[in-house]
Amino acid sequence: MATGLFGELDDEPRPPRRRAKKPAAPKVDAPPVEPPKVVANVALARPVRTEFSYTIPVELEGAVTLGVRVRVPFGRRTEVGVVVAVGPPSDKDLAAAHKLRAIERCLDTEPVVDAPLLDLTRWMATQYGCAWGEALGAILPAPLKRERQTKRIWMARATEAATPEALAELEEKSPEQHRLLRTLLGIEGEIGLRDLTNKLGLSESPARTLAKKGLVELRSAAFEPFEVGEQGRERSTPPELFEAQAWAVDAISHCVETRKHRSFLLEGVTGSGKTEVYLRVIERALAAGRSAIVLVPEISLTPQTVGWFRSRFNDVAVLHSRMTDAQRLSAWRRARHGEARVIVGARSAVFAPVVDLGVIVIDEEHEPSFKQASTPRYHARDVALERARREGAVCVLGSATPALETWHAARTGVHAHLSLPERVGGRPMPRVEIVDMRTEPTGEFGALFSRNLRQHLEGALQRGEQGILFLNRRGYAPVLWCPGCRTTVRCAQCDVPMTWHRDIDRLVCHLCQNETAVPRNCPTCSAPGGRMIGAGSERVERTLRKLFPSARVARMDSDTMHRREDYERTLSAFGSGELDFLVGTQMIAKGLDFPRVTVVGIVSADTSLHLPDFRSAERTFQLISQVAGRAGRADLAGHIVVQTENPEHPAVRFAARHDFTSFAEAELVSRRELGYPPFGRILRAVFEDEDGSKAASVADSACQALHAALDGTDAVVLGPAPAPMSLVRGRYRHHLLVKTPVGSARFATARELLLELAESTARPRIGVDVDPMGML
Ligand SMILES: Nc1ncnc2c1ncn2[C@@H]1O[C@H](COP(=O)(O)OP(=O)(O)OP(=O)(O)O)[C@@H](O)[C@H]1O
Ligand SMILES: [Zn+2]
Ligand SMILES: [Zn+2]
Repeated sequence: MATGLFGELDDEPRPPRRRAKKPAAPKVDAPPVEPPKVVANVALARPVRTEFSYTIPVELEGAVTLGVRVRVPFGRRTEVGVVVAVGPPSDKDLAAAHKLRAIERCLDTEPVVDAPLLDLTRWMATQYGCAWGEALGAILPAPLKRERQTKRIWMARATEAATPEALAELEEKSPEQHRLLRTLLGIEGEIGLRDLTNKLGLSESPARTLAKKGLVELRSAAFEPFEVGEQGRERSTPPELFEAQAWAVDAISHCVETRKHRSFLLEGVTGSGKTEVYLRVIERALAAGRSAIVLVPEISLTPQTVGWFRSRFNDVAVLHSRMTDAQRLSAWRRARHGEARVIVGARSAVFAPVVDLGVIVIDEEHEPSFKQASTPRYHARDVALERARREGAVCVLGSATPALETWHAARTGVHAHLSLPERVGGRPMPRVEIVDMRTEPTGEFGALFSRNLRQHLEGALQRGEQGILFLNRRGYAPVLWCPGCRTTVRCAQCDVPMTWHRDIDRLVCHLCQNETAVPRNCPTCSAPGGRMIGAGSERVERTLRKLFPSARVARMDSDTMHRREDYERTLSAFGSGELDFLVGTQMIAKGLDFPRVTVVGIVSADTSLHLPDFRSAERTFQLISQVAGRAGRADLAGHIVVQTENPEHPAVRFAARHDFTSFAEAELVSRRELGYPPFGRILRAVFEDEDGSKAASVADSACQALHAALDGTDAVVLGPAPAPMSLVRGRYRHHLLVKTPVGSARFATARELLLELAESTARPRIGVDVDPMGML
């Protein structure tokens, strides 16, 4: 059976699961009589930046074409890869002609990747420093990559035998089973097993064991019971456009209709009607016979969002990470055959193989989640711009708070700059009040709820309006601190304090999801009297319930929202007025459009302000603006209360005034001084190993090599240093940065040096991130 990322479709009958007999010795193919006239270059999903040459047996001539998947021998095994070139052998091939091996099988009758997408993946491989096969791996739907095509998914639920006693018994013996079962007990009904284990950072084996013990029931289901955007199918009549909208729609559609490649920044304050602009542009693209891709952050891929598209267009396909393989494959095929002309999805939908791409829209283009955190570490915005350029399409980047890279590009003419400066219907932007928490009396509720915030919440409750409370941190208290030895309780595997989750009364590590019981005495000095310091969403919820016992409150964070249904149910309850207040993490920061929300409290604006990342001010500005944008969207005026200990910080001050331009201008001045994006480019390498000194010493020699290659040039090497997250899951992490001006040839020099080092080093593991979005 073939292995490797590209696997094979198993629509074909599969042999019984028995290990094939190993050949006695590695088989060397007999040398061909004469050198081949034609060879195929095959990209394999291995972390080596090279493709492999194979001869094409007579019976496969004609079948082996660009973009088809083939099975090839590799070492002692076989692998599945994609044919990326067919042509005369290179000199290198000829020199080793007797060693060339033949393609074993061709898996497709038509290419799975067409020529433009093939080219795009090659561009990605160069741009982000990965193997071509790895880039191809990012664009093919999972079923085309996996060895086995899982058409069914497992649903899990706790059985009646899962009593509190049974749970308690697991606590000591098997923490993983305990964690899984406890979570299941907190879920009404069943949940997709893969979603759950992914979230808890577990393999499937604890679930299997629990099933054997009869504590968990696993049921194989054909489809996930819930499909995004099934609601909202009824047609809606489009509203009359406002002038600024109409202007934007015309400018963009004109390019789509005349097949002129162009990119646009659509900068529009929250509630200014950007979505309506996208819808009209897509309508005109469809009328011109072209297709559209809309990218939204995964978290905003809600039925409400998808519904807007489904209510206007017939042929919408949705792509998101929680679909079953079969659903993804079907959406992908519908796109490829021109049956779906509008694709709405998260990051990877940028690769949807639509017919005649006319426009790619990226909503909330500033969102960091558009950058993939694992290989290939691509940024969907950059890929979208590149793809649009190659395919003669238009790219629309929409945001109320554009990434500074995007905004700067628009200012310098790279993107056309369109703006929607006002809310729909001339509604005022909500009033933002900054509360200095350092001067707020700390009473019973003071540390979390200022007097001002309490008043507004009270008012809203009395008037039958609604409120949203945001805190970008889950759990009850982020730190358990011992006054005796002045230490905090930290995860054994990671260098971070553990968070107290009061609902389950356990300490949880937010990096590795490990949990422990809350120690009675300090693990370091054995003194009693540890203090729970700080606040997370759980604490906000509990305090809010104490403050307003009559209020109907729900909390939305990843601890309470296990399934998409949970999320949908809570949002729809909020929408229909069954709830007064919603407390949540970034899960509630985006896209929610509820007319009765008149108060929004940002419990602490400081959580992202002091992260060791040059983008921390930008992130804070974005978060405040996004959350603030949830209020006063209809006829009722909105109040925003921003609580902070840094009231003078520019990100806070400018966000309070809804003044993105001034913020961006000020921030760009410092970015220019420091040579950070958009004026400079950054390369980051992370060295990870269980042996900290090994990670440190290789990081050190990498730095020396970089200095040797770059000293006296315009490139700056920073580090090595322990990464801000210096220990994760038992691996020590060191990092270094290279900074060059945009356009410097040294960027490629440094990238190449680091990639070669990464390829030739087994330990430590070296991850090279081009244009990183995170510095932790
Ligand atoms: N031309 C219009 N006439 C009347 N209502 C409109 C018009 N355009 C948009 N709206 C309505 O205004 C509200 C806000 O629009 P929309 O959600 O598109 O704003 P947005 O800029 O995408 O906001 P956000 O960035 O906060 O998500 C929506 O309820 C939408 O239906
Ligand atoms: Zn102590
Ligand atoms: Zn941990």
